[in-house]
Amino acid sequence: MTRPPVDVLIRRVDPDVPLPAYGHPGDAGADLVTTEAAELAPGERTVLPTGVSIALPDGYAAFVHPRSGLAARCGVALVNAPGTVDAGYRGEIKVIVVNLDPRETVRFERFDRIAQLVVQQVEKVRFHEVAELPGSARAEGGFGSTGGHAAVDGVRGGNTQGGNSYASVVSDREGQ
Ligand SMILES: O=c1ccn([C@H]2C[C@H](O)[C@@H](COP(=O)(O)OP(=O)(O)OP(=O)(O)O)O2)c(=O)[nH]1
Ligand SMILES: [Mg+2]
Repeated sequence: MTRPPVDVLIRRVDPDVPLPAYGHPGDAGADLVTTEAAELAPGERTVLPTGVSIALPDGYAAFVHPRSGLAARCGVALVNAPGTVDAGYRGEIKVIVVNLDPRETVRFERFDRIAQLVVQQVEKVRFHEVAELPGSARAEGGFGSTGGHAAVDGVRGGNTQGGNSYASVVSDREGQ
């Protein structure tokens, strides 16, 4: 069953900007464009304006996600991915892009699609402080406690034990 779309008020900060649009009917993200051209050297980041501001219904948030094509082709990432747009935010939506390609400069033209906006319902919680939390199967295990992550040798990882700084993935594979 298809649910009806949620109505979101939108204002053009730039009168010529195309409104965020879904590429296909079932897409989760509506593409956002930059209203400013920009050039990013390798490693450089900048904040790009999208030319729109929105008013989300209470209980919703919008998340600024990267576009996979830009990431795969050009190494463009969002520094704060996913960026969080609060329901009460009325300012222009901005996108914090970084060029992670080690060699190539990336150029954005005005109205290039640079990110996608995913609108979601979000829960508001009340925090209840306790001295002890209830037990669970995972308990305090995290950060790779289940093993078998990166499938490459010699890739720098977070394991700095034993004097090296390489991901210790070999031991994960030995038992397989
Ligand atoms: O990618 C993003 C992330 C955030 N915002 C806007 C909307 C959001 O509601 C506001 C604040 O974002 P956030 O809470 O992530 O930043 P902060 O550093 O905590 O700022 P603040 O102190 O204003 O909450 O900035 C964007 O336009 N783009
Ligand atoms: Mg904040």
